[in-house]
Amino acid sequence: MKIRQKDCVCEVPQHVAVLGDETTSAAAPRVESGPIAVLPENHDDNTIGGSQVFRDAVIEAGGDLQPLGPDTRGLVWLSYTKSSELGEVLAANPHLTWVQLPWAGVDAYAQVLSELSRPGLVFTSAKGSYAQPVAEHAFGMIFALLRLFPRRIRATSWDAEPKGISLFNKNVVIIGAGGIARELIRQLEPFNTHITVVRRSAGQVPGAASTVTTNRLHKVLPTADVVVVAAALTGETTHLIGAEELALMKPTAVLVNIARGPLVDPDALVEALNAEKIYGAAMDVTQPEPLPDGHPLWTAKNVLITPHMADTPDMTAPLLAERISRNVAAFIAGEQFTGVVDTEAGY
Ligand SMILES: NC(=O)C1=CN([C@@H]2O[C@H](COP(=O)(O)OP(=O)(O)OC[C@H]3O[C@@H](n4cnc5c(N)ncnc54)[C@H](O)[C@@H]3O)[C@@H](O)[C@H]2O)C=CC1
Ligand SMILES: O=C(O)C(=O)CO
Repeated sequence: MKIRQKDCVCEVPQHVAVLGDETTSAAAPRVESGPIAVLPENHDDNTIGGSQVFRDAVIEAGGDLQPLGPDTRGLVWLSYTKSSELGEVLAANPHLTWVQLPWAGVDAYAQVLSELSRPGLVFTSAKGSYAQPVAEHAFGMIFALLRLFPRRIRATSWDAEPKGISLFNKNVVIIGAGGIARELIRQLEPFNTHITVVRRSAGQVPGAASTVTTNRLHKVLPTADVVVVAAALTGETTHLIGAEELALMKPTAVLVNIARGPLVDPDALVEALNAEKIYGAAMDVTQPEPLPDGHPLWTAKNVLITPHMADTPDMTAPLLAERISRNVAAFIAGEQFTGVVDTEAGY
């Protein structure tokens, strides 16, 4: 389907992603439509806007977009880092009714969201869009840790006493109930695992044996063989996994973080790994990020660190393109958006 409007031409894909119920908000508001600006057009850290797939599949913006015209109602914000610039654009354009953000996690824009959100302005993100590649990365990390791959990759001699743990039939605790968590549940299915989801709001997640709210985290951690952190970073989730939580985990349990670094207290993690309080940990995200050379986490026991590569730019470009094109179509048709950000909850 091709949709044309004064300032935009959009390809709307036939394929519709499977999304978690917190990703597609049934109560997503409708807003006043109008021309859409795509900004910033020439920033140097943007790999999405410059990619051909994005240009072909989503938007050809026409006209002079900056400064935004008084009719402009929609804004597709492509910069991952320039949140203060976004704040300036929003403050200067009180007529905007919809802003699409490029990331699944919106913690980088927390200040803008709390200070500049107002009735009639909807923010949408890429939440849920990157679920498939990120869950796949988490899946690989689980196996690597249980099979002690980080140790074997560094080894230079044969081990006469092979060790390792099978994932089959194990208890998996997933913190977060969004797109990534739901996709991971799907990918874990052949392994007959018993999955407990820990989430902020009540409600059973399909495929999980049980779903609990975050105040039950301490009850479920001692049961886990695998803990996967897949929740948004907010004031409530900062250092959700600290010394106390790591102490509650079994010495044979592994921890995987593919969400945001600050959900796990790095000092407590280094201590728990080196004291063998847990079996291993894999971090795709760290605090600080990038993790500096020489940081003690690099040399902790059975640790696997990947440089925020669960979804590479090549993987995210078509997925973001799809999210944007769906929301552009919804905006133009006055229909419900996908991935509406709850600005109070912070995700
Ligand atoms: N490593 C990477 O490359 C990537 C990391 N991410 C991170 O992963 C996070 C999750 O991504 P999606 O599932 O797509 O987002 P999502 O927005 O669909 O899910 C976020 C989930 O966080 C959970 N949550 C929020 N507050 C919580 C609390 N207090 N206790 C327990 N759970 C809580 C909610 O259950 C919610 O479903 C993102 O917010 C982002 O920070 C996302 C994509 C790629
Ligand atoms: O979309 C996000 O939140 C990411 O971290 C992408 O890597």
